[in-house]
Amino acid sequence: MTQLAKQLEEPRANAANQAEPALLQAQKLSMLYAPGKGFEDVNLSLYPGEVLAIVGESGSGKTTLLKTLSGRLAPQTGSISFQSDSNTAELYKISEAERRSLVRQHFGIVHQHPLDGLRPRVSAGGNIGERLMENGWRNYAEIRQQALTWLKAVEIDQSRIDDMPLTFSGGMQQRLQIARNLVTHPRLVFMDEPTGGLDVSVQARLLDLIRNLVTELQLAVVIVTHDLAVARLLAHRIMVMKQGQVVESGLTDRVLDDPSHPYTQLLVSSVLQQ
Ligand SMILES: Nc1ncnc2c1ncn2[C@@H]1O[C@H](COP(=O)(O)OP(=O)(O)OP(=O)(O)O)[C@@H](O)[C@H]1O
Repeated sequence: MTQLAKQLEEPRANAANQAEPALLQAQKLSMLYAPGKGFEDVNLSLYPGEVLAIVGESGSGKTTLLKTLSGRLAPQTGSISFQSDSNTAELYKISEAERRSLVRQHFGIVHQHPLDGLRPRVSAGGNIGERLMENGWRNYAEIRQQALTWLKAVEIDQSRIDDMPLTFSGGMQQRLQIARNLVTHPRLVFMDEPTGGLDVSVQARLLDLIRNLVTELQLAVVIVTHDLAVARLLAHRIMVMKQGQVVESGLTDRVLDDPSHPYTQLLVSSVLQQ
């Protein structure tokens, strides 16, 4: 049995806390570059500790939706509200400076290509520490200590703290990007194909790490993936997109074991045939 197959046999750990108010709520959200290119009429609620996977074929609008949900691309219509502490902020009604500050404080964004989310000319420790400084940390010794702690948490040898990310393997770069994002304890993390482009064994290790961190830190996550095995492993709920439309959504096991939309049935059966 492969490592990934073994992981798939283990239950997803943390349960979403739907007794609390939704962390993120999107209503009637649309952003189309051209007809069928982007996404249309998306509604979703994400609760603390919940992992939502957005799946669908290439070009179905997953990344565009993730960018909008994470405060980086204004929608043409609709609204997104984010609940932070006791405040609710409408993501695209506040000023750009307020939105940037909210994103910096409360969101993590993990890009598919790690170098898109890292500063290549800054050391590994600097990449982690920079996020703390952006959030007001000033004590160098404490920042370095946090960097060491997080290198260990993402299974990077602490002796690499002063090395540049370009000297790391792809898997290590991705783990460093995750550390840079989680060091500030965001409530919500957006991930775009975080295991894409990595070898299968590196993928399995990274998925295991992500799953453990999500559970330990009770993170809410929106993850874009075209890989149903990744969605099965990590997500409580799945949203299936086709040509910019959400064609089906629901609990992961229900959607994957008993898909109701023909497109989801096709996706699931094509994986089974591989
Ligand atoms: N900046 C842009 N300007 C114009 N069209 C765009 C832009 N970004 C994306 N698109 C188009 O919008 C559609 C949706 O793209 P998007 O990247 O959201 O899809 P995706 O589901 O994430 O695909 P993939 O899995 O290949 O990354 C595609 O047809 C894409 O070519």
